[in-house]
Amino acid sequence: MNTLDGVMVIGLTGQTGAGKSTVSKVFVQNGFRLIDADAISRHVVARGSHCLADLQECFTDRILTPDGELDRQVMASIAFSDHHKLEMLNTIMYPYIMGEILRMIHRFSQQNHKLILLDAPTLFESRADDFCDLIISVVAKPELRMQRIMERDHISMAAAKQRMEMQLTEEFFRLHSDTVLENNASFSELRDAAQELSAKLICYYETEYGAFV
Ligand SMILES: CC(C)(COP(=O)(O)OP(=O)(O)OC[C@H]1O[C@@H](n2cnc3c(N)ncnc32)[C@H](O)[C@@H]1O)[C@@H](O)C(=O)NCCC(=O)NCCS
Ligand SMILES: Nc1ncnc2c1ncn2[C@@H]1O[C@H](COP(=O)(O)OP(=O)(O)OP(=O)(O)O)[C@@H](O)[C@H]1O
Repeated sequence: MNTLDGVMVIGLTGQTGAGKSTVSKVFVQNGFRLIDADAISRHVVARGSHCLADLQECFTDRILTPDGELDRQVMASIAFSDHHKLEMLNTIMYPYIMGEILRMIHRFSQQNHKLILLDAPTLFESRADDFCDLIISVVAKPELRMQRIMERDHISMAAAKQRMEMQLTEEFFRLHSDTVLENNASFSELRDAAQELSAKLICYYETEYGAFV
């Protein structure tokens, strides 16, 4: 159990395009509070932020749009084409992202919300797994994930491949997770599996610790 009184943090992770968002929606419908690391990673680089200034210092003005926003396409093309550059990006951003995740866990805890889902594609790289009581990975075949992210993000096959190659392997996710959800078939199968898992976790929580808000 998390060191915060009675709070259970469930980590949700997996490679790009695996289907974490679908799973997180089901958990939220069932009463979990959501911490979305992708959303936080957008928030911490808002125009004028310290994090964006740090990125600018490291990667120069080419990562900024004329309006002073982070040019995500340029940043992606730099970071996902070179392991060293990605490492630099992560080193700059993770402390900001982790700070916000911890703040949200505390805030939810103070509001008496006991069940928290932390959706973070880079859960292990950022060491956010340290905050988790249990880790769920969503996995799917690479060809399906590639197709899905090309359609979702309107990116080329080359860009999709590049991003996929920069991530931990499926085997790593399987080895380091408590539970794995497979997403090689329909949405409804994934939703059913997520529904069953979230019900089990709620049941476990209520048996061990009483009602959650
Ligand atoms: C490089 C950036 C600007 C590209 O932005 P873009 O809008 O194209 O992608 P978006 O942020 O929506 O991410 C889409 C997916 O890419 C993958 N991804 C993103 N960052 C990383 C990373 N550092 N390492 C591996 N995969 C990553 C994830 O699967 C993520 O869900 C952005 O991803 C970023 O700031 N990444 C660093 C922060 C990070 O690690 N975020 C993940 C949550 S902690
Ligand atoms: N079983 C499925 N059948 C068809 N499309 C799917 C299925 N599961 C997910 N998708 C679609 O694939 C895309 C990727 O799914 P999702 O956004 O949930 O992935 P993710 O794990 O959150 O990835 P990322 O780490 O890149 O954010 C989405 O557009 C989603 O609607």
